[in-house]
Amino acid sequence: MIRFDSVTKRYRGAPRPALDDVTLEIGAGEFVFLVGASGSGKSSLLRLMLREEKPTSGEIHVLGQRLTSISTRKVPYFRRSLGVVFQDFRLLPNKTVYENVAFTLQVIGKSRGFIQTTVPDVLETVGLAEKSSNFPNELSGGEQQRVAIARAVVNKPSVLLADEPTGNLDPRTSEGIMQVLDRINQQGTTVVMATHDVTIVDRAQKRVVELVQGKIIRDELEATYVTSSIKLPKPPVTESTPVQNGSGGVPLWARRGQQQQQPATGAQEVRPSTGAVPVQRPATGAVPMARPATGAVPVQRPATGAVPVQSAAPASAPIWVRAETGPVLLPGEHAPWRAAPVAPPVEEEHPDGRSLFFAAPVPATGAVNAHTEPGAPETEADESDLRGVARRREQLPEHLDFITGLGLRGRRGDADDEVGPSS
Ligand SMILES: Nc1ncnc2c1ncn2[C@@H]1O[C@H](COP(=O)(O)OP(=O)(O)OP(=O)(O)O)[C@@H](O)[C@H]1O
Repeated sequence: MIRFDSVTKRYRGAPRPALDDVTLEIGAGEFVFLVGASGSGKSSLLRLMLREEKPTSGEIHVLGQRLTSISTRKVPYFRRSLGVVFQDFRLLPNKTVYENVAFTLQVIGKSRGFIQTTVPDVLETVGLAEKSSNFPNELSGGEQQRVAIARAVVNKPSVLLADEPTGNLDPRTSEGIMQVLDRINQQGTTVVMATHDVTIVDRAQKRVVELVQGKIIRDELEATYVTSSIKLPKPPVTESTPVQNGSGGVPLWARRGQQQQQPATGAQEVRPSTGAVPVQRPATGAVPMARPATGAVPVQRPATGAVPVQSAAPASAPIWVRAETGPVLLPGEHAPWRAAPVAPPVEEEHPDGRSLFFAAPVPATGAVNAHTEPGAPETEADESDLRGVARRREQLPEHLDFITGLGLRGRRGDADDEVGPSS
């Protein structure tokens, strides 16, 4: 659903890259925290996912779109499958809660009937049904953020990107926001959330991707803000390594979209008769995850229930297994690890099925439902309608680019135009 391949982002004039050779994959329906010190590159990562920025090198695929080659004209439609939430809410002060949320749908041309059905539903989801007639200044910070979340998800995006959504909120309110995001995630939306909020991350026990100076130094499932894994010696590759099996040296059980770890010393590979995936863990059950000293290495628990786990030898020299491309992580190798459990990789030419389900697919042509008059029929529009949308979007606040998916800052005409701030 989201894939970064060796992505480097270097801003003009910056002494070091904001992102440095980042390889990352996020599957459909995942909830991922991006953590790291200020300036470590979290927002840059989100901006690249939004195609607000282009990478200096590397490839980015989001929802089946190759973002390095998507034309500027298509960016707004691509963004319709994404929802974005910011730390500072960015509500329209002269519109009610209902109107703030409905506005997104009006701008992209949804019919009045559709809006009247959808907006109350989403306000219910975020627990604001009772406040639909209130203006933003009549709401608490947490309530305002929930309006912003409602606005971001009202178009049923496949992916919700949240940049420190609890940054301005007290711990209790933050917890409420987290519950809302969790609910949205459980409804199928992939959530990627940049945060400094240790409590939120520790409580949630979800996947954590940690950045340090633009590099991913940790990628763990069911993790905490600070890693709980013990640092282990670099994995040795020995002849007794029990993972070479079958064609290409990749064992069957290592190709199932899961990552497992196996102690090398004294460990025995266990293959249940059911054909289920064998996996072993260190004897210290309290420490489920660990990583070698180098590289961006997510160490993940096997999918619940799918894998028999066997206590084994001490965690002295584990073997690290990549699900997609090979069995053993060599010291210093920057491996394209795969998140588990995830859907099959998205092929560029086959848009992700989930996006089709949760949101309108990115149109292959310039067609767009551009009618914004209340009650107007939902029809495909032609290029002149598109120009109408372009005119209207120029009258909107800039940040609505990412809320409405209209690509406010996208210039028309040249397919190679940069979108967003120059880099
Ligand atoms: N438009 C820009 N031009 C130049 N440098 C930039 C730009 N945006 C970000 N940077 C630099 O890139 C690095 C990463 O910044 P980024 O905003 O991605 O970090 P962050 O982890 O989101 O930080 P924070 O937690 O403070 O929001 C920083 O050194 C920052 O100064």
